[in-house]
Amino acid sequence: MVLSSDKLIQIRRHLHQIPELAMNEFQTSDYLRQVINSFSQQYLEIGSIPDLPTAILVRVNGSNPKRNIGYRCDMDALPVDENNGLSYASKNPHVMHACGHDIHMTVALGILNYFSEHQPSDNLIFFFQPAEESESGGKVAFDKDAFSGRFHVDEFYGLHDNAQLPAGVIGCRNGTLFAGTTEVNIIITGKSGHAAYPHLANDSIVIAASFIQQVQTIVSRNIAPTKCGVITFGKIDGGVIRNVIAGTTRLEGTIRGLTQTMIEFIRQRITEIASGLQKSFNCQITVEFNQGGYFPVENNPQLTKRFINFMKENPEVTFQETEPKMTGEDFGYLLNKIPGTMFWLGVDSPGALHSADFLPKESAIAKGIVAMTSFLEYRMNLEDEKCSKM
Ligand SMILES: CC(=O)N[C@@H](CCC[C@H](N)C(=O)O)C(=O)O
Repeated sequence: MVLSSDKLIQIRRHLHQIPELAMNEFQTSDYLRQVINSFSQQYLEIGSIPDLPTAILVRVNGSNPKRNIGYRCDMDALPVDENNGLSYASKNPHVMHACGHDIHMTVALGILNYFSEHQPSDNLIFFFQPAEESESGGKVAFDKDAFSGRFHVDEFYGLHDNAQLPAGVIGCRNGTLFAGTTEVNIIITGKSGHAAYPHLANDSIVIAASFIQQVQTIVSRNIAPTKCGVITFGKIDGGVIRNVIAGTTRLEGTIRGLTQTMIEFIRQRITEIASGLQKSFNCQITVEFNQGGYFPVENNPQLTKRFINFMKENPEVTFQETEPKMTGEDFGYLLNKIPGTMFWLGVDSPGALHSADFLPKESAIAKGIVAMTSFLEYRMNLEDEKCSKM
């Protein structure tokens, strides 16, 4: 049975109420399996990935397969307190689908549902991926050889919702769509002491203040104004009480660049600044970097040109060419290994992604499904060779 728009919205609202953090998407995964099991099983094979228990792979067997086409969606949510007053608000305290992965999953289910009823000519591989916001579920899956054998993927597609685009609009560009990111932790160890005797201590908060100031000059003074780089420290944790000098301060941040070279340059400058401060303040500074799978999302030129042309010419789709964004996505890792295209689905939200008032318009779901099912039908009818990576 093909799912109606109302049923899809009901599914999305259920997913919205059970958001879970990266690698803990157990309720979500159970519910997705329940929905997938309710589809016609004639062409479907459902698989799992060892040691990645919440991941789901579904193969739709094609009638005359020339290639295996992958479609990926992400499943995890964020530690955000929802503030939308919705009747279907999150039931999991302090966790919210504030990045729209509930929309992503519903669109994926809609496409899968369609092809469970209308056998595709190529094989389709659906990947319901845990852990996009952190812990790089896509990379973990790839490194565990998930996309081999029955679930081999020749080319991959995936979408992310976009709060600024009108609901249902498809956005894309050739080249880099999302930045690469790297998580960075700085641990500054000075010496604690009485607030009244600063000369006998080594204040890690003062060193942290200096570090933050200096690091902000990397983008403003070391990077050409025409190039893009971002350094944000979103968390700082130091000290215990007002009248004790803090012996240790920890900073947590994220670095972003549109190329891997830019990310590596920023990493190098952060390391140099930390090493300089270590000497000038006679303290210990540990710098930790973790890129995981958050490579820049680089769309394959050949596949993406075709994707964009199709979307521009399809009367059922409103298409908009977009600029690169400094948000990250671990689909970048999969596109670094397997050619493909990531694109935007407009959801026209008053609140930004990752905010407590993120409120995507549900009318985007049906439009996303129509755009992608019609693209896949068109793509499968092309006789060309498989596209190799680069
Ligand atoms: C779409 C989106 O918001 N993605 C996240 C990806 C997080 C990457 C990693 N945990 C980091 O913080 O560097 C984003 O924050 O852009």
